[in-house]
Amino acid sequence: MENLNSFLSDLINKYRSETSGATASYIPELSNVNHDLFALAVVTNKGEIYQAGDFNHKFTLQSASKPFIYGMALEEHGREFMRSRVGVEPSGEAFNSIVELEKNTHRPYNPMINSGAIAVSSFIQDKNTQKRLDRVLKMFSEYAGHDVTVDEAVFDSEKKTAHRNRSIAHLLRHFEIIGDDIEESLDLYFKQCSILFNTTDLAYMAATLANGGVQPKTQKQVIKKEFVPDMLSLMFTCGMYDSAGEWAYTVGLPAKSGVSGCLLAVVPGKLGIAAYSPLIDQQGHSVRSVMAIQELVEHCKLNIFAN
Ligand SMILES: NC(=O)CC[C@H](N)C(=O)O
Repeated sequence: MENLNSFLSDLINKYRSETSGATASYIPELSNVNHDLFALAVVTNKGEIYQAGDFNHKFTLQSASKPFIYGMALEEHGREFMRSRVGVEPSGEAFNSIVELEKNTHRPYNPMINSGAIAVSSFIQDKNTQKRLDRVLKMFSEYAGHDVTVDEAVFDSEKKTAHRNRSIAHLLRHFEIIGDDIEESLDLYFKQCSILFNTTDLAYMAATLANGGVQPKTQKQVIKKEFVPDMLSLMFTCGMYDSAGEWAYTVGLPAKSGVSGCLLAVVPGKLGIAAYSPLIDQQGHSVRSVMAIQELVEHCKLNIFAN
C-alpha cells in the first residue's frame, strides 16, 4: 500500500480535466463552490490514511448522512419498528421522487431516498429540536473522530427552497408515517445534510462501517455491530438510487453519494474510501468521484465479489 498516495494523486491528475456535470442548483448555496476541487482519501481498518488533492476542503454531507441516521434510528427503535415505517427495496426512481409514496403501502421504499430519510429523521426524538440536533452532531463527531458543525448558509438555502421535500414530508404525514412535527423534522433533516466534513473525515466514516462500527482512530464503538449489515446492504442496493444497479455491477461495493459532490464506499473488513468533487450527474453523483473510485477499486481489486 506504500504507493497508494501516489496512485490517488495520479487519479486526481487524470480525472481533474473531466468537466461534465453541474452543481446542485436547487440548493442555491451549493453552487458557490470552485468546480475544480477534487479529493480522494482511503482509511484502513487499522487506521492508516492515504489521501490526495483537496482533502482538507470542507463540504456538506447531504445524502451521505442518510445511512448513518438510519443506523442511529435502528439503535433507538429496533428493526421491526423501522421496517414497519420505511421499506428496504430499491425504488428505481430519482432520490427526490414523490410518486412511489402514492403506491402500495405508502411507506417510503428505503431510507436512502429523500422520502425514507425524512421519515427516519422524524424518528430521532428528544425533549426539543436542539437536543435532537445535538445527538445527531454527537454521532457524526464520533464517526469523524472530532467535533463537527453545521454550515448554516447551506441549511438556510435548502430550507428556503425545499418545496419538493416539504411536499414529501406532508404526504408522509398524510399517510401517518410521521407525526405532526413536520417542520421540526425537516429542519433536522436539512441540518444533518448541512454537516461539514472533509474527505478524510468521510473516509473515516466509511472505515468505521468497514470495521464493524469501531472508529479506527478512537477505537470507539460508534454504532452497534449488529446494525452495520443493515446499513451496508441498503447502501449496496439503494445508496446510488436509480444507478445502484450500474454501480453494483461495475464497482461491487456499498456506497452513498451526496449532491454536494461527496461519495463514500465501504470495503467490509478492510477499508473505507471517500471522494469529493462538486460537479454531479443526472442521478446526483459526483462525476469525477465515480470515475476515480471505479478505477481505484479495479486497480486494487476491491470489488467484494471478485475476492
Ligand atoms: N442526494 C442528495 O444528496 C439530496 C440531499 C438534499 N439535502 C435533498 O434533500 O435534496
